[in-house]
Amino acid sequence: MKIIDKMNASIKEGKPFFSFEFFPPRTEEGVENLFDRQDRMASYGPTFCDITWGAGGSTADLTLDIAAKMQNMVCVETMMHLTCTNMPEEKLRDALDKLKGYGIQNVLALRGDPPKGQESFTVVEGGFACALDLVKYIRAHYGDTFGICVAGYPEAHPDVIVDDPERMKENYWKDVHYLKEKIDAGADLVITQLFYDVERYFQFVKDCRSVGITAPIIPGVMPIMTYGGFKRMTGFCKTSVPPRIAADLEAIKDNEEAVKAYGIELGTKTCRALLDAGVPGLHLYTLNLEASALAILENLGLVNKAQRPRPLPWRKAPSHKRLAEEVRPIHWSNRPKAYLTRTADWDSFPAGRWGNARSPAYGTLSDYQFMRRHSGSEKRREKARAAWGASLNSVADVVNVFVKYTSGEINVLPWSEMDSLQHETGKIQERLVALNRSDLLTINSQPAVNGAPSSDPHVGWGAGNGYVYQKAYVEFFCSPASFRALEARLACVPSITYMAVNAAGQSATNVPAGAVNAVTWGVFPAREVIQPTVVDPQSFLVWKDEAFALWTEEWGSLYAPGSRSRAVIEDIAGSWYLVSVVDNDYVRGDLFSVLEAPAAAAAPSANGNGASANGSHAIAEPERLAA
Ligand SMILES: Cc1cc2nc3c(=O)[nH]c(=O)nc-3n(C[C@H](O)[C@H](O)[C@H](O)COP(=O)(O)OP(=O)(O)OC[C@H]3O[C@@H](n4cnc5c(N)ncnc54)[C@H](O)[C@@H]3O)c2cc1C
Ligand SMILES: NC(=O)c1ccc[n+]([C@@H]2O[C@H](COP(=O)([O-])OP(=O)(O)OC[C@H]3O[C@@H](n4cnc5c(N)ncnc54)[C@H](O)[C@@H]3O)[C@@H](O)[C@H]2O)c1
Ligand SMILES: C[S@@+](CC[C@H](N)C(=O)[O-])C[C@H]1O[C@@H](n2cnc3c(N)ncnc32)[C@H](O)[C@@H]1O
Repeated sequence: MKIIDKMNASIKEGKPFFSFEFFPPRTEEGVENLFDRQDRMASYGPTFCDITWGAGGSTADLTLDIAAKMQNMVCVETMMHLTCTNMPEEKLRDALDKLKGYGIQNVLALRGDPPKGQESFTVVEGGFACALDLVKYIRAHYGDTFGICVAGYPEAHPDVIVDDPERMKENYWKDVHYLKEKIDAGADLVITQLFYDVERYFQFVKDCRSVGITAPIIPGVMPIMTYGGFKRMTGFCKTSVPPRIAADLEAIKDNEEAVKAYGIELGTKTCRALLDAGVPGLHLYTLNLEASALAILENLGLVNKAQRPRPLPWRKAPSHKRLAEEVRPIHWSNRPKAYLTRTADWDSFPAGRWGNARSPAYGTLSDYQFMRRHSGSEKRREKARAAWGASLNSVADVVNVFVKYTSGEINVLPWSEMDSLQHETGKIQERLVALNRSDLLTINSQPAVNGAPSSDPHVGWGAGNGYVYQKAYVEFFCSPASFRALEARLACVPSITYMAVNAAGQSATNVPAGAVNAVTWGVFPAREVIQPTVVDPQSFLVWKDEAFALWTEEWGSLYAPGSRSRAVIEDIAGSWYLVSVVDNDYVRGDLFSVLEAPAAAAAPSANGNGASANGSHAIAEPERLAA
């Protein structure tokens, strides 16, 4: 969606909006960390996030790549900065074509600064001397495809700031008129350069309105995080600093924590003054850091750490193609990026009912980009080794890792892209720890919920004044012996349905072929029931290859080939079962007590192919879709 349309919707609702700016990190590790940070920050519901374009196109490929992932993996409406100096037309066209292909509809059109080390920029053959040229170009060649934002300078652009008050006044008004030209050429939104004198911003908006600029002028706010950074930035942007702020900072400049706290306090005061004056939203220069920006928004009551907006239990990608998507299988709940990657080529997405979009249409496992989340860079490998053990002697060491994860002692596990367990898990955390202690190694779960308000801070989602429901769910790995014992117990509880499969594909289930089970649903005023999460036998068979591969690709690969540690992992991956269990009685069921019962309770011998004597059968192979 275009940002201007989202903003107008917020304005109509009378709800102030906010957005976050990021820049491309300089190291691979930094890029990985940026996605994690964006993931967390996106959960607070920014209207959009933007990514800068290195001066003179110096980060072009990386910026494009990050923008694509922000839009389609982090699932946040994305705006990419694009500068036009030092950029031949074909490079600009290539960038804009790529954006279109990624489903990104928003560009911040800029002239740009000269690349580092150069005094001035080069006007390339064919034009592009200023942002106005780029705005015209985008509108001429791409029509309405993009929403276009441009930069505005409350104190005038630093290039034209001079000491002579008369000439300064003239330059300032030239800048204001020039901004009007950018809007007249087709830009629909302005974001301002940072400022610390709020009155300057108000005057600028007034002046812009006086020349007929009607587009929203969103204040760009940079929280002060370090004294050095503040001095540098206000120096080269020629930002005026009110004497009171300069004096306050001077007094605490050697105390990093005090500067940060002051930055939050000042940022809060500034933003409050802006909102009180009727500014519709705030744009935050985050400098790729989350604490100060979030603290300011929390002080303003615009975000609430305990209650983040959740239109659905999973975050929907804002791209056109996926707009109809309303249902996902639960198996990838903790690996949404892997799910998005594996379904990136789907033309249609399940909506309402779990439709026809099924395996084997899932993308293959060959894209290991998101597989290598914990074992990609050396730093991540070190972090993973620290959490999962520098070496493993036996299954007991592996069990211990799962116990630590579910009790919150460590926060990484191969089967999760998230940094921690979700709120809802708190309700069943002790039970999960107990399951793991008894060698059922859990990787996914949800508690039963029988009509919690949709505003519930832990399990709520969807529109207001609704009710949400969930069937208890647990997914885990267990040894063949444990599975045999368990299967007998599960068979005694009519409300339970389960599926189990090992890496070789031997399977057992009591679910009728093709039966899809809605395990999460919500009831809202004046709407059909929404059922966003399902257990689907065919998707489960696709997921199992990924789930087993994660043992070896993410965990086993941390250890030397032939080592004892690797053998422990490979043995588990090669022989254990992946089991998915639903208690369909979300009113009175007690799934955990069934699972926790002592293994010796009842264990009829099972035959070698996983099917047991109690009437279960193999999971039907995925339907082949017509090519
Ligand atoms: C929100 C924001 C984000 C930014 N992001 C980036 C980024 O990602 N990458 C990056 O390299 N830089 C970025 N910049 C910096 C920006 O590129 C520089 O400030 C650059 O020097 C000017 O770009 P501009 O688009 O504002 O320029 P322009 O709008 O082209 O204006 C530059 C100056 O030239 C004057 N001017 C230009 N053409 C005319 C004309 N035809 N008639 C009269 N006056 C004219 C303007 O009045 C102004 O003083 C950003 C700036 C802002 C405010
Ligand atoms: N508001 C701005 O004017 C602005 C914003 C972003 C980037 N830029 C410029 O874009 C170019 C590339 O930037 P980058 O993000 O790749 O790396 P960078 O290391 O130059 O900047 C990192 C971050 O610092 C902030 N920043 C940098 N220069 C700024 C400026 N003049 N005003 C306000 N904030 C600024 C931005 O948040 C930026 O993303 C640089 O020339 C930078 O100065 C300007
Ligand atoms: C996204 S949710 C489940 C689906 C969600 N309730 C829905 O309706 O779509 C996945 C849950 O698995 C939990 N989880 C993550 N890792 C786990 C693990 N190793 N064992 C058990 N639960 C885990 C998370 O905390 C999270 O609550």
